[in-house]
Amino acid sequence: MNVLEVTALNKVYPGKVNTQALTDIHLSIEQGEFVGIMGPSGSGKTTLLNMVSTIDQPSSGAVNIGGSDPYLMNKKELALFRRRQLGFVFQDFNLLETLTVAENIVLPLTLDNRKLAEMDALLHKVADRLNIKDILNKRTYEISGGQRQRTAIARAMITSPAIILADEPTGALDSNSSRIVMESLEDINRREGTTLMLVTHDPLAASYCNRIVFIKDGRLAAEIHRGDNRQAFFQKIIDTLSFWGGNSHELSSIRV
Ligand SMILES: Nc1ncnc2c1ncn2[C@@H]1O[C@H](COP(=O)(O)OP(=O)(O)OP(=O)(O)O)[C@@H](O)[C@H]1O
Repeated sequence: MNVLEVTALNKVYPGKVNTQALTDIHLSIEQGEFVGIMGPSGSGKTTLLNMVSTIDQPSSGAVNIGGSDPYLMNKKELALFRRRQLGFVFQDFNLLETLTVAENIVLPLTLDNRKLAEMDALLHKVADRLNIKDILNKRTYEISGGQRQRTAIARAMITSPAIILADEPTGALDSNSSRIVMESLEDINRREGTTLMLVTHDPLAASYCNRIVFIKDGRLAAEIHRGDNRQAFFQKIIDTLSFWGGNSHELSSIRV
């Protein structure tokens, strides 16, 4: 079953000179897939993520998530849809500093007026999965970047959304924390069947995905699949980036 279907999507940013950011994008993501979006700077990755996450509107074409078209919803329906069906993970975590780790994680459930006992059970389940049980009572400024991102992932998955959308989730992390965060995403994908779409510049982060879609000048340019061997996939990502453009030249000596 497809969780996400993007059909004939175009996005033009109007201005003195119009910018055609996306042209005729067709993309399907199946339930349980972990898909990476890569491409050179300015190729349209964030624009695509913004269309899927309903942050911005397509100029033409359709987006369907879990059988619904978010662009046909009114404001109230869309707010509910985003809270229940979409999970968000950002480069800069977007956690509230005045709240504890636990309070940040249950925030989407609090907004949905869920029962305390139910929230508590779900909190402990996701905290256990992301290995952050020991820091639940800490404030977000008392924990490391990697722990912050795992908190953000716990918050994104606590509603069991149709899809989690991650924008450069390792962009603010050192290589060790990046690895732990990507292993966490891989783990929730494998064990919980969570569907994930991730935009990244980082070939190492991308090597945890099952499939990578490359965008160039607003068009889909290539697609590669992981198979069993992550090291081999990493090399394939580097090769594809150097063919289609990207920052592979800086990263070819990185250890996987
Ligand atoms: N709000 C906007 N108004 C006008 N043009 C925009 C806007 N946002 C993006 N663009 C343009 O659309 C194109 C795609 O931009 P986008 O941010 O999607 O690329 P990207 O692949 O995410 O880049 P990066 O890797 O640098 O984040 C670029 O030419 C960019 O300048």
